[in-house]
Amino acid sequence: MLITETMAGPRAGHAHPCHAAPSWAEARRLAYECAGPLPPVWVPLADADGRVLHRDVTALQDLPHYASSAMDGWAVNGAGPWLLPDPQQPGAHPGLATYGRLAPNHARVIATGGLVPAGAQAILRKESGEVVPGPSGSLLLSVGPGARADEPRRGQHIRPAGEEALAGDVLLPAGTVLNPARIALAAVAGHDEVLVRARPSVAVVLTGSEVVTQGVPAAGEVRDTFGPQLGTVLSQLGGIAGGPARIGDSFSEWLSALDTATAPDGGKADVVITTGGTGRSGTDHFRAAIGSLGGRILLDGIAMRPGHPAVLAELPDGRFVAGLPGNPLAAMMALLTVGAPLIAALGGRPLPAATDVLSGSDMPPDPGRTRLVPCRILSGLAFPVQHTGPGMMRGLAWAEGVMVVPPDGVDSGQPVPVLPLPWSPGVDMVPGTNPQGRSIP
Ligand SMILES: Nc1nc2c(c(=O)[nH]1)N[C@H]1C(S)=C(S)[C@@H](COP(=O)(O)OP(=O)(O)OC[C@H]3O[C@@H](n4cnc5c(N)ncnc54)[C@H](O)[C@@H]3O)O[C@H]1N2
Ligand code: MOO
Repeated sequence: MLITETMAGPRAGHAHPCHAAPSWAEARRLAYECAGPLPPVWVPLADADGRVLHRDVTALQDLPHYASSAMDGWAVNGAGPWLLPDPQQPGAHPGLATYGRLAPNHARVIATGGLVPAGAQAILRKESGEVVPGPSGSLLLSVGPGARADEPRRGQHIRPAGEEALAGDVLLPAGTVLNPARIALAAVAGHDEVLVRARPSVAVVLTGSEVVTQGVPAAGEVRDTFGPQLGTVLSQLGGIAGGPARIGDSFSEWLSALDTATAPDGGKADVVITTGGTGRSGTDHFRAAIGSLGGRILLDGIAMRPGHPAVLAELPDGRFVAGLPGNPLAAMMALLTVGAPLIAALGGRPLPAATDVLSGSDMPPDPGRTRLVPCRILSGLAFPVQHTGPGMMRGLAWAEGVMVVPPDGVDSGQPVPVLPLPWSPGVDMVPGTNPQGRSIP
């Protein structure tokens, strides 16, 4: 922000905390452990994609729940030829379940998916049967010249009840991430709704009177980098975010925005994410506003770069507030460090894991600080990308992950933890699974 004397407001503290900032790993763990899972919620199947099951989905009855035909044709009892009932008689519709037992040496028309009558031993396909007039005006079915030699075998083209699952079988265990096929399976199993882990609701407050939302910014202005994408990232992290509130740099705006920040549905937000104002100048109001609202600072700075001024607080009404620095890359790295674990904890999910990948470059030491460096994975090695200054987005735009470089640095060829990016979880960083050896075998 551009600082003027008149913009200065109340300050929570003038000095830096006297204790050393927690390490990157400690900060991540704290952000994960400060919150417990929100109560699970029931959602209709149509809204369940991507949700995580809180409770097993079991088969409410056998699947399939009745023996059915896999072909259009006739259900037959005995070796044939078979007597067919008059198709005009009531109950002769092939799909209806109103049949009685099929008598020996009788056949009955059946459609794919139709209920196989008791007594039927096989289904003779339509193209394999021949119907001719029988005695006394009846119809007679026999195996036709086009049939295969073994038709109809016992049990042929009958899908037995319980073939796919028995009632009570666990089809989708708790913890499963739902996808379209799994939702379809829950429907097949008789469910209308599923009990899933809650997605925390996130309110976003973007600060800075120099921030403009359209077009090419003039000198002294910056184009907003958060509004167009932060909501998407929060959703990729497992939250539900609404459109951002935007405020300038005055203390009263901060106070009011934090006080009134609500969930996208207007209810109480579980998390408030702010950008900017985490520094210690007279225009940086995060800590002072939290203090005025009676909140508690849980984490005040992290021994990491970029993103070291990140703050995490809790308000008296239970809302967590994550203060991301204003510098765009610093904010995204702070979001991965503090926001991602917090949202995971509230959503009842594990702490997002980093995977060890061999470093393709010497990464020099930076005593006392972990560096988060956007990287690409080439031939199984992690290489830092260029353009990763705290205010830059160019490097992150082409990155596949983020190297977590410890304070002692990493030599080329040594393992370094790499965090996946929320928008590229498909990048294969699982050891041993990539034929090109992208990660450590
Ligand atoms: N004396 C010191 N100054 C600074 C320090 C320090 O330790 N001592 N740390 C620097 C670091 S590192 C960071 S990170 C920033 C933290 O700044 P704030 O969180 O207070 O953020 P602002 O001052 O409001 O803004 C910083 C920077 O980010 C730009 N910004 C803000 N919002 C947006 C947005 N929506 N889109 C794009 N860019 C945005 C803003 O214009 C500033 O350029 O403090 C350093 N200073
Ligand atoms: O840490 Mo600042 O977070 O380097 O931009």
